Formats: sequence, structure tokens, C-alpha cells
Amino acid sequence: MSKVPTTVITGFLGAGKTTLIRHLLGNAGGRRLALIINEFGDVGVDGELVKGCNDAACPEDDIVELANGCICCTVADDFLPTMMKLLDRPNRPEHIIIETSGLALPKPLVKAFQWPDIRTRATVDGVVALIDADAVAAGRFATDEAALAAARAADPSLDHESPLEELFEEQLGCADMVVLNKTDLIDAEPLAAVERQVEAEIRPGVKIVRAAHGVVDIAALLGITAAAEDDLDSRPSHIDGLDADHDHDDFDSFVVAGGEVADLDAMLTGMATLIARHDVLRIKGMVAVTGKGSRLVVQAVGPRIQHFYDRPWLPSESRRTQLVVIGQKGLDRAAIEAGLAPQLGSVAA
Ligand SMILES: Nc1nc2c(ncn2[C@@H]2O[C@H](COP(=O)(O)OP(=O)(O)OP(=O)(O)O)[C@@H](O)[C@H]2O)c(=O)[nH]1
Repeated sequence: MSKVPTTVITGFLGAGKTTLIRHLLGNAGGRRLALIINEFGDVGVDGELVKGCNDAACPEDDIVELANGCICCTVADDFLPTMMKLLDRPNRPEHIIIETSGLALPKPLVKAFQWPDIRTRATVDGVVALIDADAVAAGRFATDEAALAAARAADPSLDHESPLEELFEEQLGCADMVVLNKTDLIDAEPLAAVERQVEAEIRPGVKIVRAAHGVVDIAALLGITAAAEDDLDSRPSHIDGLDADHDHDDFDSFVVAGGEVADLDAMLTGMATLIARHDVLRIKGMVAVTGKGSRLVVQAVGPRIQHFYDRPWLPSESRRTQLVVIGQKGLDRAAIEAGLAPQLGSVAA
């Protein structure tokens, strides 16, 4: 039996992974795909956004959500049983796509493909790293040397660079292809500088593709044939030699929940203030807006907030608001909850 090719899509919070996958589903060209979607936060938002996108290419049964933690930490408990189930199906998918959480390290996941039960039946066709060109240009992933020096003065045992820079290097170092996304948001010169920054982190020969809204040629994306699991030694990682032991203590996540929002503008304005004040990295979720029959999707990546109505609320669903908030360790949860609370009504009994 041939091995099922699997593509691992990695990239920091909000880089555009789900957007790219939606494009992929819309242009699957008759391929039958399965998706494994991993999220750091407790509430799965991405799965909701891709369900119903193209049921011929990927019916809902073939979309598996692994929320509440990074897939790299739960390989044995979550990922392997999920893969086995997909591979055991009488009608195996033709290609499996894995969207890792924005904080996940791709290498431990690729390593899982060396497990005997998986190795004979699936292969990593490629690791695709998405880069938010706008965020890189804004210096999101550069270490603030002054802040690092101050932190080291306070704690001499501190030996690593900023957690964001470390993830940037980790995800790029494992990539077989890089998608430089959000090119619509920056000019040619800073974009070229971002590309040079990316080139410094990737292995020789890895291709960089520029994109807006995840629009990438599907044939190139799903036909890399890298067999990455056979080539792990060439992929540098900060956790090499540490027996794959790592955690995500540098980041915090929580869910703010409530009922209907009567004044959407006030909520969005309040959210923008909170994001700036508390350096929130990511907010995403669904909002029930008073008087609207459809649910509102809210997506904030750093200071940029987008929102759109995606589909009507189903009769079986309760009209409520749930927002996942992610930031670096020490995020002031109480202040953020208190800041959003006045805009969120209580959940109907
Ligand atoms: N302007 C612009 N916005 C984009 C582009 N790609 C994605 N976005 C927006 O960026 C936000 C985050 O996109 P997602 O696809 O959810 O990002 P993600 O990497 O899946 O996010 P996480 O799963 O939370 O890590 C959404 O509001 C998208 O519409 C792009 O190329 N240009």
C-alpha cells in the first residue's frame, strides 16, 4: 500500500494558516483531503471556519480538531491515535493536511512519522511555514536587545532569546517551503528585507513563495515529496539533544465568554485598546451580535482586527460570544476580561 502524503502547515499565530487551507479546499482539484487542525486555545475556532468550505474535497467527518494545547506536546496522546484512525478508514484520504497551532514546534511532529505504525503508511510530503510579512516587518520576531539585557541582568540564568524569535527560527528551520504571506500589507522594500531575514533562517534550497491571502499554487504546495521524517538531522532545532522535552510556558491563553453584543463598534474599539495596552498577540472567536441572524467571526492579529459574518446561527446553537485571547506569559487576564465584560451580555439560560 502506498504511503499517504501529509503536509504540515506551520507558522506563527495569525500568519494565515487557516486562510491558506480554505484556499486549498476551494482548489483541491478533485483530491480527497483530510484535515487535522490543532489549536493552542481551549476553543476550536479554525475547524469551525473550514467546515462546510468544500465538502466534496473534505467532508466534516474528515476534519479532526485537536484543541487545547500544542500538537508537538501531545503527539502520543492525541496525534498518533488521530492519524491511525484516518489511516485505518476503508476510504483513506489521498492527502492529509495538518495545521499546527501557531505556537507549535514542527520538528517533534515530523519525528512522530518515524513511529513504526505511521512510518509504513504515511510520509511527510513537506513542512510549509507561513510567515506574516507584515508582522516580521514590524519587528515582531526580533529580539529587543535592551529588554533582553535587562532581563538577563535580573536573572543571569536566562539564556534564550525572545520566545517569538525562537519560534520563528524553529518553524523556518524545519520548513521545506516558505510562504511569505500578507504581501498585500507591505511595500516592496520592507518585503525584500523580510525575505532576507527569512533566507537567513532556512535550509539551503528551500523555496520562498510570496502570497496574499494564502493564494498559492496547490500543485506546488502538495507535491514537495520531501519525506521530511527521513531527513530530520538537517533541520535545526533549539530542543535538539533535550530529548524533545519542551513546554510553552512563555505563552498564556484564556477564553472570554458572554452572551450577545449590543454595540459592536464599542466592543471592537475596546478590544483595540486592550490589545495595544497588554500587547495581546492574538484574539479570535465568534460573536453573537444583537439583531443579527449570522454569527460574526472576529480575528485580531496584533493591532489588526478583522470581522465578518460567516453563516447563520443554527437553531441548535446558543447565541453566545467566545473569544480566545493569546499573549506572552504574564498577560493580565483580569484586566482584559474586565475590559471586555461591559460589551458582552450574559448568556441566555
Ligand atoms: N491582509 C491580509 N490578511 C490576511 C492574509 N492572510 C490572512 N489574513 C488575515 O489574518 C487573520 C488570521 O488569519 P488565519 O488564517 O486565521 O491565521 P492562522 O495562522 O490560521 O491563525 P492561528 O491559527 O490563530 O495561528 C485573518 O483575519 C485573515 O483574514 C493576507 O495575506 N493579507
